[in-house]
Amino acid sequence: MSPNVRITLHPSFDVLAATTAARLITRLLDVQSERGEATVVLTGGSVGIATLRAVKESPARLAVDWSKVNFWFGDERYVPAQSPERNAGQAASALLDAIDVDPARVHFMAASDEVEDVQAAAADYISQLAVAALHEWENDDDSTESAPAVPRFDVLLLGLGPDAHIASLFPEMAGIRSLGVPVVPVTNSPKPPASRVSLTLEAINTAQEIWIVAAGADKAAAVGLGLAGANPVQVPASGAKGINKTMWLIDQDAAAKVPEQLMRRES
Ligand SMILES: O=C(O)[C@H](O)[C@@H](O)[C@H](O)[C@H](O)COP(=O)(O)O
Repeated sequence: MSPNVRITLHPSFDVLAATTAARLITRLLDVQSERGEATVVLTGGSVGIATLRAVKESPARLAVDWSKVNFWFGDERYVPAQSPERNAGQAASALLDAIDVDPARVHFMAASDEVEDVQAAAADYISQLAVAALHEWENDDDSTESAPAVPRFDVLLLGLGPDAHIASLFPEMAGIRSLGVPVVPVTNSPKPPASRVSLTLEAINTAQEIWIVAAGADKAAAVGLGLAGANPVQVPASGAKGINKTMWLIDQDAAAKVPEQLMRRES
């Protein structure tokens, strides 16, 4: 396993969410002290949203200057804006509505009642990302010769499906195979709803740190395969590799198929 991949085991779902929230607050603080701002990519799913709720409940949240945090989404369900299925709405009620965010720094993927079709929603996010990346590039002294497709992601959260999907990239489907684009429309998601918008693996892997969060026995096989270095087309989670670090933050039920020698315990 590559040196910058770390697996941390937690005794329960709640401890996993609370610890991931504490990690996130600390990471955002550290990045803000270095760079003045920080960027996190949020995920849908039970652990991702529970983590945001745990941030809201943590007194330490008050240490973060939320007005200098940029929020993006790894994927979104292409449903009406007010649908309870929207990751954006779940993130807003779990955390975003309770902290002093700068609305200009919160980047939602378009809803089905905001744009013509899911392809337009994907195109809209590609341009949102490009605008942010260009702004960063213009303000960065040692920038590369041209602006990248996506801005800097300091922490990118990913939930994990039982089939080892991440974001809305599912095994063997077009999304996980996509190259050369940062965002794809999904029209046949095996996880309802069928229509979604997702970052691609290429975009995900531009993140400084990727944190894969998973809980429950139904995720054990996906965790085991993801860590075994399987082909990302069959096991999308195995393709997630942060530039500096990839963390697998899991509870003990999801760890059932992880070799003991790979484990680091937060007990
Ligand atoms: O929008 C989504 O559905 C998510 O982004 C998806 O990738 C999710 O994170 C996993 O399916 C895990 O979800 P659970 O933790 O609820 O199983």
